[in-house]
Amino acid sequence: MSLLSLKNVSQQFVDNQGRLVHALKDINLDVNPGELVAIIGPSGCGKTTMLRIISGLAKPKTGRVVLKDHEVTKPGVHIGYVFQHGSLFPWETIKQNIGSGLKAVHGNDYDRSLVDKYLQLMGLSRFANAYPHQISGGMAQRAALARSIIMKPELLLLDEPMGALDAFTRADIQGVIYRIWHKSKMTMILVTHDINEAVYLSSRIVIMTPRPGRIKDVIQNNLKFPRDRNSDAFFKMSRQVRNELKF
Ligand SMILES: Nc1ncnc2c1ncn2[C@@H]1O[C@H](COP(=O)(O)OP(=O)(O)OP(=O)(O)O)[C@@H](O)[C@H]1O
Repeated sequence: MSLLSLKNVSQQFVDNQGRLVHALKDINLDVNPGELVAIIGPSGCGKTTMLRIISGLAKPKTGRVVLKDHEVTKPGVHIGYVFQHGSLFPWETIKQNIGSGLKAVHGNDYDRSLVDKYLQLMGLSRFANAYPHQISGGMAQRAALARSIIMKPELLLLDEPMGALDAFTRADIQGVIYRIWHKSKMTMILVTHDINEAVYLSSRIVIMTPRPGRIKDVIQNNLKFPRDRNSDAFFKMSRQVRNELKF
């Protein structure tokens, strides 16, 4: 049985010239427990709109989102969300940022040893007392991931978490995501513009097209883990995705 279902989800906006924008049209998608689904498509095809609806941050114009038999109507601890720029609280240290979700749920008595464990897991122990502006973009994304994962959400939404990083840091964070996913089997949805990233991390790749935002195809990605970016099979899968995206 699927963990998450999107049933006939559509979303519309009115742009600043008064025109109707069909950001999403008739989206149907099932995500199974333990899957890492990548969503890829050109700018404006509705990827972020879809994640916002899945998370409960936005309501669809029509259709519904069901997580484990419950309709999602508002944000909650079952669904984690990591944004492109991490969105750490600038006034909190890295340690406080990572513990902020625990504190919100459990109050001041939250388990600080758990925070230490995640600091260690992410290689951030040395920066526990630093503030977000004092660490690199890659470290900030590690902290943002830790802040979400520590809550053990049923579903983790990743909205281009590597989009603002250089190629080396990007590959490093992809490795972090792979290891977390592989170890925890947490269900994840990753929005990305990057074919290589989608092929490296995902078990399925959802191809989207814009105006209106629709699912064009869903590609099963059965390459063996850990994946070798230089293998013929990796190139072949990347080519298939590129052909579907027509660029
Ligand atoms: N609040 C809003 N008001 C008006 N139009 C919006 C709003 N949010 C999104 N849109 C429009 O809906 C469409 C889909 O936007 P969305 O941000 O979901 O696309 P995207 O695929 O995530 O794009 P990108 O890859 O550039 O982040 C775009 O045409 C966008 O301009």
